[in-house]
This record gives sequence, structure tokens and C-alpha cells, in this order.
Amino acid sequence: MQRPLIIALDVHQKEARERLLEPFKKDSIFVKVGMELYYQEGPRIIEQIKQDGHQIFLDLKLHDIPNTVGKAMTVLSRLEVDLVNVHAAGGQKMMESAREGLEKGTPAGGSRPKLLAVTQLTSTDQQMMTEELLIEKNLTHVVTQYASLAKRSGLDGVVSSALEVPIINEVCGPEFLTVTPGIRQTSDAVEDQKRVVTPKQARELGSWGIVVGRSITGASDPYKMYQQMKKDWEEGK
Ligand SMILES: O=C(O)c1cc(=O)[nH]c(=O)n1[C@@H]1O[C@H](COP(=O)(O)O)[C@@H](O)[C@H]1O
Repeated sequence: MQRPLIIALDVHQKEARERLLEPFKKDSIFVKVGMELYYQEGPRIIEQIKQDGHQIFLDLKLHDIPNTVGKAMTVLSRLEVDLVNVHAAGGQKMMESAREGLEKGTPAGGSRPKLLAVTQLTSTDQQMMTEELLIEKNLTHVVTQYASLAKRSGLDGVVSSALEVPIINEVCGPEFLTVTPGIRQTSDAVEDQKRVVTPKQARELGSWGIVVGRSITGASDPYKMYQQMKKDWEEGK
């Protein structure tokens, strides 16, 4: 897998989705299917996007007891997507169970989806974590600890802000994947995101992959914006 720019396809209306994907018919891109689209369309959307030749990050952020997450992952693994995720806050046993569930469900000869752990959402900042979640440690430290735990649990990588990538790479090694949302162009509205960087900064910080949603999907010409952000991402260093 090359270091991808993953487009977050956060739409549920068929027309909006088709309008966004239409210009990419001739390209092979990496698409993130999140809760909004998956809850609307179900597993058939995965089949459709795969038929168009795209790679898929199925972002359902599982977070439940180990048994439930493991069995859910066995079901999801049959979709043969490229990336899936859980919340690291579910703990080591839950993450191990997720991985075992994925291995169990992956068809013979197929390849197991890479499994990522969400550390602290990029919509979280230090103040919110301290005051609402009652986690009093430093945010970067918490993210790094969650990344270490995910690695010990046999996961392939984490989702974090690019801001934490240098320390994650140091602690978990360069093979451990870092997928980083919270990506904006300098002129974009940050909206609900808190830990935000540009594609170029994400590359400089060492992210393996970036996730971009509204900066592309909300642009007047999403295809052109994708090309521009991809160029910034690929030439960032
Ligand atoms: O797991 C994710 O993909 C994710 C984790 C996280 O910490 N922050 C985060 O924004 N995301 C997802 O990344 C996408 C970011 O969208 P934009 O803010 O529109 O670029 C959304 O689909 C989020 O669900």
C-alpha cells in the first residue's frame, strides 16, 4: 500500500455520492466509508466501491466488550476491505479480540484488513479531555500510550492527529501505520476539528496516510481539490 490520501465519503444521499465519485471513474483512489454512508447503504456499498476499483477504509470505530467486537470483526472481514478500526479506549483484550475476529473471518487466500486503533479523536483537545473525559495526563502522552497498547495488542497502526506522529513513530517504529485525519488547507474552516494540519505538514511530520473529508467533498470542484491536496501531500517533503 502506498502512502494514501483517503477521501472521507461522508454523504448518505446516493446522488451526492455518485456526483463525488463520478470524476474518479478512471482513477483508483482510497475511499473512507464511515458510519453515515454504511448505516444508510449497508454492505452493498462496499461491493459497489470495490467494483469501481477503489481501496476502502471501513471506519466504524468499534468500541464494545471483547466478545462483541471480535464477532463483529469476523462479519466485517468478509467484506475484504483494506482498513478497519476500533477505539483504543476499549482496551487490550478488546483490540486482541478484534484482531482474532478479523483473522477468523478472512476468507482463505484473502488478505486480512489492516486494523487501526483510534487514539484520541482529532475533535478532542487537552481542555476537553481533562474537563469532560477526566483524563488528566498530557494529550500527546495519552495518544502515545494508546498507540503502544495498540501495538502490544497486535494492531497494525493507529488513527491520530499528525501532530502526534513523530513520537508515535519513535515509540512504535516506522512500520506501525499512522493514519491522520484533521487535515485542512490553510484557508479552510476548521469546524469541529481541534488538532489540525495541512497535507504538507502531515507529510513533514511523517504520517503514513491522511484522511480528508469536507475540504474535498465541500469544495466547488472536489476533483480539482483532490488533485491539489494530493500534490501537496506527495510533494510535501
Ligand atoms: O477514524 C477516523 O477516520 C477519524 C478519527 C479521528 O480522530 N478524527 C476524524 O476526523 N476521523 C474521521 O475523519 C474524517 C474527517 O473529516 P473532515 O473533518 O471533514 O476532513 C471524518 O470522516 C471522521 O469521522
